[in-house]
Parts: sequence; structure tokens; C-alpha cells
Amino acid sequence: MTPREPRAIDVENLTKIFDDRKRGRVTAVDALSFEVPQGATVGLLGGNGAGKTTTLSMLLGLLLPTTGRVRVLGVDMVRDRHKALARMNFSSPYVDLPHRLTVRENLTVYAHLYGLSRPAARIAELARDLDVAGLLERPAGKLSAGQKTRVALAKALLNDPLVLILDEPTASLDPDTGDWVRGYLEEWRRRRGATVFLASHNMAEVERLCEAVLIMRGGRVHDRGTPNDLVSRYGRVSLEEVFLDIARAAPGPGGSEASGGEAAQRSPSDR
Ligand SMILES: Nc1ncnc2c1ncn2[C@@H]1O[C@H](COP(=O)(O)OP(=O)(O)OP(=O)(O)O)[C@@H](O)[C@H]1O
Repeated sequence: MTPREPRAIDVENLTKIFDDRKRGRVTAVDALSFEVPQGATVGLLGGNGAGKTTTLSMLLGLLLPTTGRVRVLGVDMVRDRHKALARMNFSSPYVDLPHRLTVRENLTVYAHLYGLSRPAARIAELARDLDVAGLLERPAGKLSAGQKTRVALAKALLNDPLVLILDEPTASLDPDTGDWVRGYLEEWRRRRGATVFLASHNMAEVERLCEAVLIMRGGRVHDRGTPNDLVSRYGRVSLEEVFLDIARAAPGPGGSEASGGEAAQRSPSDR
């Protein structure tokens, strides 16, 4: 990662504090900094509550940061997100499409929102590619979890985004379909030259797809590197074991990551 490479995503000192009625101030994301070069696939790992979804929401401009800066394709997502949104997309199994609309109606609405010139042709192409052609006339609310995941991916690829943000892209898919979808995403990204930023709990998926990984804990980047680099630094055989080491390590004093976060600060060029 050289400083001269154009950055698809550039996050600097990003912090999000929620005012929670029961818990008081909750620092979900704490002075997070990272960048993703154009054309890279980078994974965001972390246990439950580590701050992944909050980070993705700020990347998409859906949540305002408390402090810090987030740029996607050079656009400040707080001030000008409309300038980047047409060139981005997002898929998450946790965000439902309107239930009563059929899959075709849903995809058509989004195709118009993205201003596609030939929506029907693009929908037919993606329906074929993602094997959802047989689902097009079904209400979105009546799909199985795995079918919803594939439809959500079709929605996310409608505008052939330059930056694709994925939350658990293969959740609910059986191993065979999951493997096929990962292959499809790899091929699509290569062809498009797109940047993919994905949060996942599936370590094998991250090892296969991602050239770099950020591991979050307590709202901070606890460590980062290539999957191979992390595996060898921790003296492990898989990313899953690295993840378990980090998840099970005691937090710093006061329960914060202050003393333990950024284990990878040894390499400033890695930022
Ligand atoms: N709207 C909110 N109000 C208050 N606290 C919140 C809110 N959203 C998230 N949090 C808190 O912020 C922290 C980070 O949550 P976040 O959803 O970003 O984690 P995550 O890494 O995506 O977790 P998971 O893997 O379980 O989805 C958690 O402590 C969570 O309870």
C-alpha cells in the first residue's frame, strides 16, 4: 500500500458516540483510521459489538460521525454523500427489502433510483448470474434467508458500483452456494476494478477474498495486515485462530483498548 495509490476509502480519526438511555455514552467507534486503495478487497473483522456495523453505516453516510472524517472516492460522506452514492452500493442480510413488493418490483425501484438506462436488461442479467430468475415474481417477504441474501447482492450490483460495501455477504447461504457467490464476487470485482470492503464473521471467506484485514475490538483497530501476515505473526495456522486469540485476550486497563489497540502500529506504512 503506497501513499501515492488513489484511495477508494479514507477514514481518519473516526469516532461515534451514542447517547444510550440505559448505558449512557457508548463509544461504538473510537478514533478509527484506515484507508482502502482502489481495487482492493479489505475485510473488517471483530466480535459482536466491536463497532463494524457502526463503521459501515458511517462509510455509507447513514450515520453521522461524532468526530473524524470519512471519504469515499474522494467525497466527504458527511458533507457531500450524494456525490458518491451513485458509484457505491451496499448489501446486508440485516436490511430487508420492502416485503410486499416482488423481487422484480424491488430491483426495478432501485434500478430507477440509480438511473440505469436499461433496467430490465440489467435485472435479467443479474437474475441469471445470481440464480434468482425464478424468484423475480415472488414477494420479497416470502423468500428464504439464503434467497434474500442473493437478491440483496443482485440489488447491490445493479449500478456496477466502484465501491461495494458488504455486511456478511454469504450469511445464510449453504456452503456450496456461499462458495459460488464468493467466486462470483471475486470475478465481478476483478472485471469491474471495484473496491470491496466487507464485514464478516466467516474467516475462511475473509482469507479467500481479502488482501488485507482490519480486526476491530472495542471500537478500535486492534490489529491489521494481510491474512498471511496476521497468521504468521500470531504463530497460528488460520485467521480463525488469530481471531480467537484476539477475542479471548484480556482488554486493557479499565476495559478499554487504550493499551492494547493498534497492535500493528509497528508499521506506519501499513496505515
Ligand atoms: N443506536 C445505538 N445506540 C446505542 N448504542 C449502540 C447503537 N448502535 C450500536 N450501539 C453500540 O455500539 C457498539 C458497537 O455496535 P455495532 O453494531 O457497530 O457492532 P458490530 O461489530 O457490528 O457487532 P455485531 O457483530 O454483533 O453485528 C455496541 O456496544 C452496540 O451496543
